[in-house]
Amino acid sequence: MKIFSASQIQDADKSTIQKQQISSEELMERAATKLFEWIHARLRGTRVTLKLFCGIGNNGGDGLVLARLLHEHGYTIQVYVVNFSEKRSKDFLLNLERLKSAKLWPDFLNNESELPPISPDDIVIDAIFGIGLNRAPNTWVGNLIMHINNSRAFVLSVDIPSGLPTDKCPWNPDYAIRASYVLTFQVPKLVFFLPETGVFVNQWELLDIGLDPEYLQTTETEFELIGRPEVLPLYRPRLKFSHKGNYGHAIIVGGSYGKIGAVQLASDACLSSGSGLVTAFVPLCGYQAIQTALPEVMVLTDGGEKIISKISFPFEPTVVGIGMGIGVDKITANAFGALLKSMEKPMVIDADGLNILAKHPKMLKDIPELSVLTPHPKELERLVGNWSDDFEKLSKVKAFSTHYNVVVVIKGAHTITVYKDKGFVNTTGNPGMATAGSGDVLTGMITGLMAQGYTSLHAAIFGVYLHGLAGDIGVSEMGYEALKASTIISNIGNAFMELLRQPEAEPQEEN
Ligand SMILES: NC(=O)C1=CN([C@@H]2O[C@H](COP(=O)(O)OP(=O)(O)OC[C@H]3O[C@@H](n4cnc5c(N)ncnc54)[C@H](OP(=O)(O)O)[C@@H]3O)[C@@H](O)[C@H]2O)[C@H](O)CC1
Ligand SMILES: [K+]
Repeated sequence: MKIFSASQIQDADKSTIQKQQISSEELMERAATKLFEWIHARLRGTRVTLKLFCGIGNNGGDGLVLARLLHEHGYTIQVYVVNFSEKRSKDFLLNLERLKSAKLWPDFLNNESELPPISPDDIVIDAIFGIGLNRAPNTWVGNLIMHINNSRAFVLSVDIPSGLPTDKCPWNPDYAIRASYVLTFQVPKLVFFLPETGVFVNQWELLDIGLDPEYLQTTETEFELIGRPEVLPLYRPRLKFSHKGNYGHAIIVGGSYGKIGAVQLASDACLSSGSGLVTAFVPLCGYQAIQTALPEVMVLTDGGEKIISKISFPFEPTVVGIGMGIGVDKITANAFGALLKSMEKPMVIDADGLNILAKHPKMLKDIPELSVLTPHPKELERLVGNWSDDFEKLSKVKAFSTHYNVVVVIKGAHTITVYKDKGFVNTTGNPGMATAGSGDVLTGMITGLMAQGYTSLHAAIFGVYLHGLAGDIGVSEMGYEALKASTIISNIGNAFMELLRQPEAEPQEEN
């Protein structure tokens, strides 16, 4: 699903009004009716007080229409107009008049007003600012936002939490609503998924308001949300008359004394993701451990006892995944650098492989094109330098990806795969996966997919999604804390099956 910027949504708005020959006021009515239906389906007339805080633009206008509909259906409501500007929108004014005609008199709040009482039992509807926010809220509006955040009431934000801009980090994080739930119109917003801004959104849901489908389909976006519908077409089915040679031979290179488990996890994940053959390349000390733990995996050893000192293969692998547990010793770094120079096919580089690159930036130019790099935030910082906020981080990664022609997987709650100017935001995964070895499993999975012929970008997007799904299945069986990297591996098969599961048929009515 595409993630549109604020200005693109405004264009979609205009295109809808023009093509569907409706007025902006009708579009507002449509949007607010969707809000109302969502709320009414859940509250079903429950006796609870809804306090609607409405700005003076179209987000506030949505709030006013919602207030009228709630009132017409017998809900107890209190409407506050947050009078932050004289420039009231046309549709706000129209709906203010309609509210008054329905004998509903909002309280007008300004910089001299006392903060209105909000009980933890109230439901707050936050319609102060929408996607039109373009500067920091001033102090009294900020204080009102903090008051709502401190109220412990359930806060339902219309379109986007007020004070949170659509395409950047908030100027003042205290002046942004921390929404319990966001009902957002038509398309998800990027800020819902970034570590710094996602904290303002506990849960979100899309409301389809029928924006111009042609505009939405034909407009290119910088970011895409990756769910099942996006991943399913990437799947490469296995053929009946195929054999293991059709699915590639991957080599997993890594490990050092005390860190052989990382290679074991990656190799296991690589095989479980469908690679035809997997060979682990480890220092001598890792030979027995891997041979014992993974009978299906072949093992090649380096001359070094405890660390990798020279990397060479007696055959040409389909793909190499490298870096987990490998350490950053100078000898290993030299071996790694020599391998980079000799490789032409895309590789997968993780963990200490990335740390070696950060320590020896001259090696960056030798990374084979279309390789996949899988840094966690600290490794990423070592690689691209620090950033002032999540948006700067994204633009630095895009520049890095473009410059070296590599795919970068920014690991996090919503892992983002970046290739050149485009980012793919993952939707699976959970906090239980923040555990030792989880990254080694991901590297193994991406390598395993590339071995089978998935392109680097597809392997990264698909692998990240599947890894998260395997973790979600694991958590559903054992909870967050007990989830281990090996649990993720044992659920890779279930994740494939869940992905490929046919949607359940509608129950047939009996005659
Ligand atoms: N296509 C859709 O999805 C639809 C969305 N709708 C709703 O409309 C809002 C967007 O409404 P808009 O009027 O463009 O903007 P806001 O309501 O967010 O803000 C109103 C104006 O406030 C000014 N502004 C911005 N930041 C500040 C600030 N910090 N302090 C004071 N004033 C501020 C700004 O105007 P300026 O000219 O002063 O810059 C804003 O324009 C969307 O979120 C939906 O809720 C439609 O109802 C249906 C279609
Ligand atoms: K809002």
